[in-house]
Amino acid sequence: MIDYAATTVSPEQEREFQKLALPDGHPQVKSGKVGVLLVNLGTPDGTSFWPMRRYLREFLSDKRVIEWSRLFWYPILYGIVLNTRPKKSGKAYEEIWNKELNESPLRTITRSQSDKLAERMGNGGGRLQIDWAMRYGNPSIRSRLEALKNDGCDRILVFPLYPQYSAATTATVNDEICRAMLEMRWQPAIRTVPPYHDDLVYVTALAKSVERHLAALDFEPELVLASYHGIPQSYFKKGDPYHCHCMKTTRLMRDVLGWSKEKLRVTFQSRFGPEEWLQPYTDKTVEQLAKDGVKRIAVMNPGFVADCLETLEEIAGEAGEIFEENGGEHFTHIPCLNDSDLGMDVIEHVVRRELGGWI
Ligand SMILES: C=CC1=C(C)c2cc3[nH]c(cc4nc(cc5[nH]c(cc1n2)c(C)c5CCC(=O)O)C(CCC(=O)O)=C4C)c(C)c3C=C
Ligand SMILES: [Fe+2]
Ligand SMILES: [Fe+2]
Repeated sequence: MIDYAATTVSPEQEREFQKLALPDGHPQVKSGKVGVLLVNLGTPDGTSFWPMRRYLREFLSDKRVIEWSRLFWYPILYGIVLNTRPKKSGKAYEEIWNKELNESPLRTITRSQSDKLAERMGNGGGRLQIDWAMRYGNPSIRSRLEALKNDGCDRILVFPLYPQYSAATTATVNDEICRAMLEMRWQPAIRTVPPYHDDLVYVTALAKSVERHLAALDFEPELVLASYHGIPQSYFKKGDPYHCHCMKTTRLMRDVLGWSKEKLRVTFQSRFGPEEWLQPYTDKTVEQLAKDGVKRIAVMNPGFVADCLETLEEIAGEAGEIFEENGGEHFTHIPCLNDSDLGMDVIEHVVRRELGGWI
């Protein structure tokens, strides 16, 4: 019996009332479910010219990614970049493409993270649904948000899978959610996951992944680089907290590992265009270390939750070659957390925390 006159609500009363408040099955009113949408950056549908061009066009037209005035940028984008870059990037993607599933590793891993999270969380008695999307390319945020809503999710937790906040990544996911919501008559309630660059579970998972990888190879590097995707210096100067978040993640990792600043160093990779980006640059650092006589290094990518073009081709491939061409002897890339148990522990931990009160 529910005591409606009671001045405080006990958990038992709350549970009893929830039974009464179950969705009533009216065909127009599907509701009562909670959705979780994992979102990563994006991916082309194929490595040939047109899929690459479509992907790069969507990505590089985003004002959060390229902040130059459209009047200045569009002639360069349409006149030069979209004519040359699709071929160059397509070749790079070909080297890492998942041929079996005909998709990029980022898509394979993000889907697997979503599947494994669903397994770990269960379906909450039919009340919880886990899904995934890409900010650029497919499956789009818009399509998956709509699908969750149509399946009866009236509360949706959107998880931009970036540990460190940047306007070029986290904010652009949130922008896209807002744009999709603008077109909805009946909007679900939305929560977005904040950056988790200083989360204990995340930082210790990274540290353990380093220790396990090195132990498995029986390899002791002279130093390890924590290589983060860069952003233009100008974004940092305008107040983007990304650089500070990267520094904090690394400082905390050093603490967990008991390593010095010299043993775990920060670098920034993947610059694009003529501007100055955050420094020190990963490729230049790797080259200089080899020239200075360092023989053994490892590189990790703490800012990427899934291995992708930027980690597999640019670091495991290119950076390794640069190191060895300049006199280095042993180079190893430490894989991202991906869908490993450690990686899933982080995703599950953050999702459970942010769902607080919803399930
Ligand atoms: C000015 C351009 C770019 C900014 C700013 C930028 C920031 C940024 N990107 C990531 C994560 C990823 N980027 C990836 C690929 C990629 N990034 C850019 C440009 C900028 N990124 C380009 C042009 C590309 C495409 C590839 C290429 O043509 O070289 C990826 C990999 C996607 C994949 O499918 O593998 C990720 C992930 C972060 C975290 C970030 C800022 C913090
Ligand atoms: Fe990028
Ligand atoms: Fe790159």
